[in-house]
Amino acid sequence: MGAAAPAALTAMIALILVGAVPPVGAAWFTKLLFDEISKGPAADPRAALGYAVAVTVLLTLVTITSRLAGYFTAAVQNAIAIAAGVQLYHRINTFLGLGPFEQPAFRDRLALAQQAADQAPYAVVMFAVQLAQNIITLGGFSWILVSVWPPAGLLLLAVAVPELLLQLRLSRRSAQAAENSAGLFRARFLFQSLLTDLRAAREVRLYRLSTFFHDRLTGAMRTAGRIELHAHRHVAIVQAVWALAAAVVTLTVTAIAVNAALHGTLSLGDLTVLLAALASLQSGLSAIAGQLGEVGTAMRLFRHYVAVLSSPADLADGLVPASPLHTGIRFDDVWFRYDADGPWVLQGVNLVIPAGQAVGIVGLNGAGKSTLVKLLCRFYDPDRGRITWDGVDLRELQAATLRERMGAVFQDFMCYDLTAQENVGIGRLPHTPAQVAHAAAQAEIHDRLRTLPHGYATLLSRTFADEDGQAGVTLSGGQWQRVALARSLMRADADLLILDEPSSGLDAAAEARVHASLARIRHGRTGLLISHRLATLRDAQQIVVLDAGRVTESGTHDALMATDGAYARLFRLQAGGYQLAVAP
Ligand SMILES: Nc1ncnc2c1ncn2[C@@H]1O[C@H](COP(=O)(O)OP(=O)(O)OP(=O)(O)O)[C@@H](O)[C@H]1O
Repeated sequence: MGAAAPAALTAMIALILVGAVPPVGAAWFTKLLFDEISKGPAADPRAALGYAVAVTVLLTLVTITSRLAGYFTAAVQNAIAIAAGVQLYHRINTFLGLGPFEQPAFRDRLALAQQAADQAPYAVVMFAVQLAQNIITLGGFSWILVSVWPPAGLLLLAVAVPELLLQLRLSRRSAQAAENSAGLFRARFLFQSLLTDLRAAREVRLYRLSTFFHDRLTGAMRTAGRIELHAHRHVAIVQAVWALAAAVVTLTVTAIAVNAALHGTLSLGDLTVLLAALASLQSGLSAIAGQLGEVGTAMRLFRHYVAVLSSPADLADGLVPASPLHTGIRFDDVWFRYDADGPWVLQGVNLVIPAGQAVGIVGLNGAGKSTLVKLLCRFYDPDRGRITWDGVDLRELQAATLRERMGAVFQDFMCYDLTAQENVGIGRLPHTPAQVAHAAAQAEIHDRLRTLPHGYATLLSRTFADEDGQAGVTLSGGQWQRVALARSLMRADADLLILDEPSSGLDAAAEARVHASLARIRHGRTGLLISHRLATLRDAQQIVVLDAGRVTESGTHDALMATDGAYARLFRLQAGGYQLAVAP
């Protein structure tokens, strides 16, 4: 909670407590007013006027305090919701690896936790407000009611207690409905984003997918709606039946009170205050019961929030800070699969990446190249075997310090809806404009970014507006790739540079220049390069061929060509293709 939250909480409580007294006072002065008026000609006009003024002042006070309390209640809810969100996203950020993000059950739980973080603070605060306010008001009215006709209190309790218990039961149903439709809600957001996302818009239009996705969207919404409505219907029916029971109590008390007034046992004022007390008690109790139902649902969903916050670490962080790479990285008989019952993606990989050398990885689609990189970044741990950094198992190293020593361009790199400066600069925070310009120049994108409408301050987005209200600019695929490369080069002092298909989108001339530049940058640094364009790996000190998760060949380009294995065949195929392409 922010610094202002305790003050808002104090103001809220004070206003609620202060605001709870006037309704009882107003009812009491109304009784006095009616009693005075019913005296007929003997009535004291000054006293009657005084009572009327008191009623008006007290009711005005109720309005003013409730408006101010409304503001402070919103401030408190806001502060709690932000604090809950901060905790949740902090926990999400502390997952070291990618595993939790790939588990549908966890994603459902996360969606429910997000929902709870938004709703629970509201429900809990409102419940506390209702309870605090009504305890005073209802206490006052109960006292009036019981003092006028004691059995009324017992009758009210007979209705109120089961109603509260019932609401708690119903809240379980509502929470279950939310849990059952969590996956559908996520599907709904998926299809909503597919129908509105700029990147998806091309295929959606070309393949005329709008109806297809629209049907999926409405299908998910209808099914989720049915589940929720079913729970609501149940709640509504039970509540309606209960309202009937409450009405019987009200009618009984009213009839008895009216009868007593007709026989002169109750004054007109007594009757007025009794009816007002009855109405207030009923609406107050029903409000508390309603809020109890909501708070019950919210608290049940809040279990998911607590579960996310207290969920065990996906990967245990190591204690040893990663030191600069001196000898190299080793994969020792590394076995890995994404799911316990899934196929092995890496099957006994042995690999050495000596410090200061460049190792190229080659292999067909799905051979496991990117998986190898993800394990090296410690996004997952091997199921068997180990990966070492200067002889120390990655699991023993502090993941943050290990990752600080790496710069990487992933195959599916990110295009952030941020400025050009930020898109490059977030590779190292904080940074100076000069560092950004230098990295961009190395990735051959400086001139393009410099000459954008607002230079490096230009927003690289077509879906958000910049400070002038103008839509930003977007780059071509190859230019984005260079931005991602520049981002990785922000870590100029990184020990290890991982480049997973860094130039697949570049034109031939740019690719040659970027690789020459990369060779310069890499000079003396350790590099892991993955590319389907074998010519770009030619200068690597070692090239490793991966086939279905196994290293099948390794050596220099020349050695592999001499062996005349899979690499040589693939290389000749590609070289032949280029020769054909350039043949007159
Ligand atoms: N997050 C994941 N969850 C489950 N399976 C995955 C995941 N990522 C990759 N795989 C599977 O692991 C295998 C290897 O994928 P990987 O991305 O490592 O291949 P690759 O050699 O980089 O391929 P490409 O040349 O197409 O980029 C594939 O069969 C793929 O389906």
